[in-house]
Amino acid sequence: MSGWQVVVHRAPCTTPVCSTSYRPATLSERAACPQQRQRNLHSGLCRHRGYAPDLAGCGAEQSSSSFVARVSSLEQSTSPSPNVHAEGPDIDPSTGQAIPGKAKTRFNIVFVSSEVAPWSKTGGLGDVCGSLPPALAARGHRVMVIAPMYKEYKGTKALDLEIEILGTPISYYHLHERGVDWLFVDNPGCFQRPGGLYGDTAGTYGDNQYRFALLSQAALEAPLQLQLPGGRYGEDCLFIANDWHASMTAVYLAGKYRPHGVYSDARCILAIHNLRHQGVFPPGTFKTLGLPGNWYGSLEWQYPPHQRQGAYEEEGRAINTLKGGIITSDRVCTVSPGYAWEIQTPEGGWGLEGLLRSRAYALNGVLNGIDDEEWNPQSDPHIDTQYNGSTFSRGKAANKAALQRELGLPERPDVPLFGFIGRLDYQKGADLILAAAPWLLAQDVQLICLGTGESGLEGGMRWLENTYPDKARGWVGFNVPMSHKITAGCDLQLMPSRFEPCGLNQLYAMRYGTVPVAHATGGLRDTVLPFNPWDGTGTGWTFSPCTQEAFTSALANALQTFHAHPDSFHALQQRGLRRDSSWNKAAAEYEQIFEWAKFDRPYCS
Ligand SMILES: Nc1ncnc2c1ncn2[C@@H]1O[C@H](COP(=O)(O)OP(=O)(O)O[C@H]2O[C@H](CO)[C@@H](O)[C@H](O)[C@H]2O)[C@@H](O)[C@H]1O
Repeated sequence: MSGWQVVVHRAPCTTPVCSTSYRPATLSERAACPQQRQRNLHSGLCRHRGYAPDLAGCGAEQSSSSFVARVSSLEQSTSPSPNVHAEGPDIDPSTGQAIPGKAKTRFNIVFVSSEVAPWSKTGGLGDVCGSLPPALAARGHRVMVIAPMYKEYKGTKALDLEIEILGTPISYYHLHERGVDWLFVDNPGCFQRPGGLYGDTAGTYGDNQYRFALLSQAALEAPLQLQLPGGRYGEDCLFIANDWHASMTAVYLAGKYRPHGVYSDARCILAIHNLRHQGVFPPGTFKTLGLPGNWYGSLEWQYPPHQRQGAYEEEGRAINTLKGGIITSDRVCTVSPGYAWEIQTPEGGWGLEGLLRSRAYALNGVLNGIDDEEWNPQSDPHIDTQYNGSTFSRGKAANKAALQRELGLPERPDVPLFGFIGRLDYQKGADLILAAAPWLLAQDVQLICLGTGESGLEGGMRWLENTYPDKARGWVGFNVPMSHKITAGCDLQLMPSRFEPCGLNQLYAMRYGTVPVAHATGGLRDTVLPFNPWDGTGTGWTFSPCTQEAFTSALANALQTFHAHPDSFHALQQRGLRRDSSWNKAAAEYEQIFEWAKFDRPYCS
């Protein structure tokens, strides 16, 4: 592959000079250093490679005469950088230890995502980008989230800046809430459309590659250019680029900014929520991305003959946006340890397993948490009766009855009520539920499905409801209040996903005392502990392999326990309810990854 350069990963420097506390050297310090002038090698781990002892704290100095003209405004800035390192870490002076719940080292973090709840959401990506940033902010980091402005969002304020990116003007809208700077990139032609986020009834939008390249570059300009209430974020940032839509953030950082000495101290972490979607486009589209020509190789992807499905691939050649993110980001992380392992195998790698294996040393899996405010049975405004551990039985029964009533099912407390919420596609295994329906609904059970997606499976939902009118409902659509009601009202939650990077619905279900029945894959295997009747452990039923027989067998076990061992079933519910799914643990793990990312030299420069 030509046109891109990979800096070979090196083990951390262990010389004594590096063992004291260091901060990144400022640009003026670097310019003043004779070694820098001679060798321009200033991006390493010890003092003479761009680090300086952290005596005075890292502050204002963000000036250099070597910047490209486009960011000259940054050079001239005399106001102190808002870099939160200046405040120092939250250390308890009496113990010398980090204060619990607070970060040891604080970072300027910039999330880049195509969706962010509650403003835009088609699935779990929106949930995570709407809830992890506030958790990190609460730990002391300065956090910005950048997403497209798909429509006008109430409460946001237009910032006084319009810049041109990829030949089109963009502007930013801002809102500071829950400790986070939420920024929305506006370009009416690109993002504000009558259809959905990624497409409409005619299919996916033809210019999605351009739309999200625009988002990625707008994200890189934001810390440099936006004067926010706390000041500019400046160059010392950690970008978290989520999925293929934001992968160009890593490519632009390496190909357009670092070569000019901009963002030398910044790092980019690629967060993979779903490897199946890679952002694949025809090779000819490269010229619309505004990258130097010799960077074509960073995005080029050659499909082997048996994988050439896209009509646009000329002899199997394509641009693969996610691949570009994998090879240019400083680290890669995904949303569960199980999935981090699976994506390195031919079964779970969707063709990228070799590349991911080559970056195994920089690849981590961190289990998602959940938004404790939105998904809390004690305060959920969508459900009929709020409840907690001690009012569980009464609350659960009331929500079950309300759900049955609302959907016109017989109001029976004794019947096991199964639920399913999710995209109707290959991943989520809704077809397995439809195939199991004749057996399952021959028992005395009720089933409620909520989902939208492939038209064949949407038809299957209608078939389900028409065939079993007194036992099943198949709601085709995206309805957040109904998803809460199903989570609170059902006894059991079905998750026969063929693969599942993490999965949020099982976490929500357990939080509401609803017992998951899940395929043991990815994050489902990491979070749903199989029920063991002998020692009274576990939080649900898991099955493997992902076959009709294994799924049916797990359902039979669940039914048997529900009917014959109500105490065991109740204990299962309680264990799920007590499981800690908050973001705090995950946030601390992310911080470790941030530290590793900052400690290493940029991977690609
Ligand atoms: N019809 C409908 N109506 C209302 N709400 C609906 C809905 N269909 C889905 N939802 C909601 O959308 C979210 C889906 O979460 P998942 O974890 O299943 O995510 P998804 O597969 O999209 O995301 C990817 O990213 C997430 C986040 O990292 C990973 O957990 C996951 O494994 C990976 O595939 C949940 O909040 C769910 O309630």
